[in-house]
Amino acid sequence: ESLSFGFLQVASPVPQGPNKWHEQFPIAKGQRQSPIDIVTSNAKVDKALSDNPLKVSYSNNCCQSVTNTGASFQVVVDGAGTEISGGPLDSTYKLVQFHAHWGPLGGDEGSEHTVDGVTYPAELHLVHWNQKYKDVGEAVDKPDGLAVIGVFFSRGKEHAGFKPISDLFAKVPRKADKVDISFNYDPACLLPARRDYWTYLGSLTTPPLFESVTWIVMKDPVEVSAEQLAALRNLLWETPSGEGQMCNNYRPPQPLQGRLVRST
Ligand SMILES: CCc1c(F)c(F)c(S(N)(=O)=O)c(F)c1F
Ligand SMILES: [Zn+2]
Repeated sequence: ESLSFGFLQVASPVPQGPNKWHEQFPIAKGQRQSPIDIVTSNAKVDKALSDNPLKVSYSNNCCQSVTNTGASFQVVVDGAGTEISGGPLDSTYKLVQFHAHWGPLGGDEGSEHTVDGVTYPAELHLVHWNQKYKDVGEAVDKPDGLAVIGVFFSRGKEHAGFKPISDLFAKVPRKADKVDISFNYDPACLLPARRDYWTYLGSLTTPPLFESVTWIVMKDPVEVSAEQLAALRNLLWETPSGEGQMCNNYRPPQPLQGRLVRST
């Protein structure tokens, strides 16, 4: 939105970059911020994670719409029957939305988490909230409020499962644009076949940066085509020089602050 004084149109300020977020959100320099660089040799295999495997049960008619949030695309989910449990989670969490973060056209940076310093061109986030709370608004700032599954996208062959979603980006070019998802869609198709992951306690990676996320980062990337990565740039956002292609909407890795990363 922009402020208007009759003749004078004052554009709403372009959001500040990650290195200035701490001015308005001091928790940006907190003790459990995300993302992090996952140093695989320091990750500790925890048998308990495999003894109680992560259970992902999504229904195939849970996705309602795709929106341009001005910072990413967001597929809004109605949550009916889309639950995860087990693994690092002490209760059932329900899917509320998924979105992604990506880099420049053709580049290899863009993921938020990195693995031994290696970046991927994009990272998908499936956001779930703890069913012990009455709604996602109550859960969003609680230490055990959210569980986000991160899936790395690598550049390769087309991802047939992602195509119905990536084809919609051209329909939501501007902030607040929204298109309904009229077809059945099961977001589980976006998960890699091998369900091994790293898990650690962290935060939202965009303001308000609440330290409320149990992160579950899948070890294996899923392949998407260069065209599907390019489709992410059909989404537009405000840049200092006016409207431009949405890209580089990722936060770089944050200090680990002594946290343990566990591994299956
Ligand atoms: C408050 C809404 C919100 C975000 F803005 C967000 F960026 C993430 S993230 N990148 O950590 O997955 C969430 F999980 C989330 F729930
Ligand atoms: Zn995210």
